[in-house]
Amino acid sequence: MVSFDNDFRRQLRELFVWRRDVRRFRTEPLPEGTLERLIDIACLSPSVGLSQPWRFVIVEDEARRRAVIDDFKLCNADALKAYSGERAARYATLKLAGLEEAPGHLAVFAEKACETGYGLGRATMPETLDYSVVAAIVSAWLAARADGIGIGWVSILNPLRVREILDVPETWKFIGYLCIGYPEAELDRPELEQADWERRRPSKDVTIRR
Ligand SMILES: Cc1cc2c(cc1C)N(C[C@H](O)[C@H](O)[C@H](O)COP(=O)(O)O)c1[nH]c(=O)[nH]c(=O)c1N2
Repeated sequence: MVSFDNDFRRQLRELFVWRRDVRRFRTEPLPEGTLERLIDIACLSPSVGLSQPWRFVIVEDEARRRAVIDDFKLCNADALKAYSGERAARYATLKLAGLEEAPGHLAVFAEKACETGYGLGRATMPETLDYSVVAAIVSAWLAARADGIGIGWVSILNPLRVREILDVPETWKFIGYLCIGYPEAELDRPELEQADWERRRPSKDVTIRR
């Protein structure tokens, strides 16, 4: 039987506190096998019916990486147009991806046609396949942080375009694009909070009783 002591629990809480969405990376390469190790951990995550619908693409090809960066720029410029006035000015100052600097690019998909798990748990909620993939991403996110490695989730992308750039099957739904590398700085607060965009809400504000 495995057990965890108080010291471990305290450190685990610190891991949650210090996990950050990272957009500012040092360009130094990651040790060989880092992405594969993070994917291994992601594959230990819970999934509906043990369907394991996660699919990973380690994006190494320079032309494909460049195409993703171009798509981000396009989508981010569109996103800016949805704001006006002071919010728009503030949005324009935000750094919302570290695609240029991060040595690791990992695209994560959900296999919507997966037969693993024989449909258990998802008859009324097919979106649980997507949720399972998100759970896998969060596992990798925390595991990376424990090794001093940062992950930045980029969703300011056109999902169909990402599928096209990476030439993956049509049944693969795009879930997230992860920039992975050593962070420039360790932060105990979200960057969006430091930039005065939004603040973290206390749990009592998002909990009700019935
Ligand atoms: C599904 C999803 C999608 C995105 C994000 C997160 C998640 C869960 N986040 C990161 C997000 O801004 C960040 O998690 C919050 O600001 C809280 O900060 P910490 O993660 O605690 O550092 C994010 N950040 C960013 O700069 N560009 C992006 O495109 C996205 N997209």
